[in-house]
Amino acid sequence: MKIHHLSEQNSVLNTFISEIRNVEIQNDSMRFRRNIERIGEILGYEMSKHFNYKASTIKTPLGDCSINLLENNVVLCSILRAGVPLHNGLLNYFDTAENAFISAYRHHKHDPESFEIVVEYLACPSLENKTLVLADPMLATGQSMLATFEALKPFGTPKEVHLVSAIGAQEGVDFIADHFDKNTHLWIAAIDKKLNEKGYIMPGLGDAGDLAFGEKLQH
Ligand SMILES: O=P(O)(O)OC[C@H]1O[C@H](OP(=O)(O)OP(=O)(O)O)[C@H](O)[C@@H]1O
Ligand SMILES: O=c1cc[nH]c(=O)[nH]1
Ligand SMILES: [Mg+2]
Repeated sequence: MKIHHLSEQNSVLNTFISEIRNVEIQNDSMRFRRNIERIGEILGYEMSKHFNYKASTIKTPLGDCSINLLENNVVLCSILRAGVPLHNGLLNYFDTAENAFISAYRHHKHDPESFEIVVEYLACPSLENKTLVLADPMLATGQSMLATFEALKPFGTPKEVHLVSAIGAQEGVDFIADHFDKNTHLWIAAIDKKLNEKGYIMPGLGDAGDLAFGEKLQH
């Protein structure tokens, strides 16, 4: 796996990551969503540097201009529900991308410390020979990312796969590296050291889905 750990370099990305982690700023859910979206924009921009480009000519009012333009057929797939603002950020930059949505949630069957990943909803175009971008702001155990990737397999074989996340735990990053092809890219803003006993990233930020959209009742 090719890991692009973007906060290893100082940039304004750190501001947005610090705000989504900050317990006081988190009270503003609109700002939380917008910061996740901004992180998606930055990760998408960095990712775009690794895409393929072809020479084109554009007519300006004063003459012709040569420019290299993106030629990848991008499919953005995000994991509901926390993935929605990250998806919006990516879509802000990949104007012509096709889109897929998949649900994955942690189902606590017996006790709060053990869970299984349940995939229910899935809407996806053909992935055959396309650039699949799979986005979820939190990469904790890595199980949601793997379960959704497995569920996408009947839709075709992508030419390349890019995973996009805001914050991960080292354990989840290692898990993903073990289970995905070595040519897969991971674009991630920050990697934290560990998970707690409930599978939350430490220090992480808490529950991204709840912070973006409000608490949900367990069912
Ligand atoms: O790497 P994992 O251990 O699989 O955990 C990460 C998943 O957990 C969160 O979703 P959650 O189940 O909280 O659902 P939500 O988006 O509805 O809040 C997050 O958005 C990821 O999808
Ligand atoms: O720390 C975590 C782990 C999973 N999902 C979250 O929203 N946060
Ligand atoms: Mg989820």
